[in-house]
Amino acid sequence: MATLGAHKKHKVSIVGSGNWGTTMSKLVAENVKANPNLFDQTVRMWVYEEDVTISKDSRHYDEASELCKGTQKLSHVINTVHENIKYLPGVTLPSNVVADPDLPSSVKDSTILVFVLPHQFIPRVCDQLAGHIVPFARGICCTKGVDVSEKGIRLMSEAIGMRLNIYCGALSGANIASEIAQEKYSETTVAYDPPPMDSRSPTPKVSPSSSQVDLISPSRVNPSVRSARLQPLPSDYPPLSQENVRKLFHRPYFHVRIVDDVAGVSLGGALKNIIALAAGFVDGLGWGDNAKAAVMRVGILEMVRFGKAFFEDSVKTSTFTEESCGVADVITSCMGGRNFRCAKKATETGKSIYEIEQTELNGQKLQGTSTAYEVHTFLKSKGVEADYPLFTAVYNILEGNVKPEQIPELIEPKD
Ligand SMILES: NC(=O)C1=CN([C@@H]2O[C@H](COP(=O)(O)OP(=O)(O)OC[C@H]3O[C@@H](n4cnc5c(N)ncnc54)[C@H](O)[C@@H]3O)[C@@H](O)[C@H]2O)C=CC1
Ligand SMILES: O=C(CO)COP(=O)(O)O
Repeated sequence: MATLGAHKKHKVSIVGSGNWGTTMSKLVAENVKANPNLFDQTVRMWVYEEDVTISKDSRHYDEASELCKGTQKLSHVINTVHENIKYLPGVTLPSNVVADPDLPSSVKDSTILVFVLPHQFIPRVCDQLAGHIVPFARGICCTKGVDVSEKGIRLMSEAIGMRLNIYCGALSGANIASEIAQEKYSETTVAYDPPPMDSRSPTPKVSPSSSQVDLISPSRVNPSVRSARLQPLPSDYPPLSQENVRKLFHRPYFHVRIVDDVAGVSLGGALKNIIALAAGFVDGLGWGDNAKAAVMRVGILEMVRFGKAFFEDSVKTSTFTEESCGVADVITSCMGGRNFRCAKKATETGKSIYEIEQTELNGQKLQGTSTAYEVHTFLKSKGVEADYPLFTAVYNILEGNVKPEQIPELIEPKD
């Protein structure tokens, strides 16, 4: 895509600094270096500040260093040793990743906002961001979850888009963060269907009411932003075409496929976390791979049914079956994801999964547990829990209403 006339560069901020957030900062920082004509060379990463201690067995421990005396702020440690010692230990970050604990400052002047927070924190953080972002910024949501309220269900990309009045795409795939941080080959799916004005091809549609605002085409985007009035990207920035967005994420070890289906990509990432819990429950019983495959099969069918039932205008079945964000993410998550591992351990030990999350994850957060509740609340409001027996079984196991041993009878089709 031509960048003629563009002399400004896109500044990128990563909103989040957990296991995936820090990994995302690393790969995006590598890519801005590789594309200096498109992107500003500094990537700011918002850190939810907390105190950490550098332990004596850390490679950064130095008795003489002030950094190793008592507790320190995580953001300070990241900027000093270029490692997120709490959420991504052992991985060196490029020096152009700058940790910033101040939310407004971390997004100042950024035209690209990459959201990588646990989904429960997205609404509050977006509300705090409102008024502090560049009005023509664009978002990419890497968070896996859904936002359920009395108004219904929203994708996280929609929740971000609506709260900040920006276009927000989604990135999701079979992406265990620690593998990608170690530069082991993975692939991912980016759903980015930009407003025509961003690609500068075809001719942008300008709302008759204001020459400053682009009313984006209804068929091209996820429902939340169908009627949104977006600020156009000024012409002195390089276009935010699919090609340029791909350049922000694609690495030799992280292969990106770009699609238009924001709803399919977002739902795949959210719903697979419920399936991974079910896989962990049956594995924790010692039932083996056939049992795991059975719950994965039923879960994938429920994922597709859910997308078709509630996002029928936008979701494509092929996104679930052909892209990394669908079946492939179910597989990897059911083999080694945190939801799977914690559900397995909870079943094995008889402890609650919340206790396991606290004791095993060192501050990392499960997304499947709250997603199971949110999806259940939504299905119940529609009176269709029975059509989603696996999702409903996971909710009932978490609630203590049924036991993992009952999964086979619960997911057996009832004629
Ligand atoms: N870790 C992984 O392998 C992958 C994670 N994801 C998704 O990325 C999203 C973020 O996950 P991770 O980066 O892994 O995070 P994480 O689970 O490793 O870490 C939790 C993060 O939440 C922050 N936090 C705690 N309390 C907070 C608060 N009140 N407000 C704001 N932030 C707070 C912590 O500082 C930490 O950065 C999730 O939706 C997850 O499903 C997606 C693909 C892979
Ligand atoms: O989304 C993931 C892999 O694609 C990570 O899943 P967990 O959050 O269960 O670790």
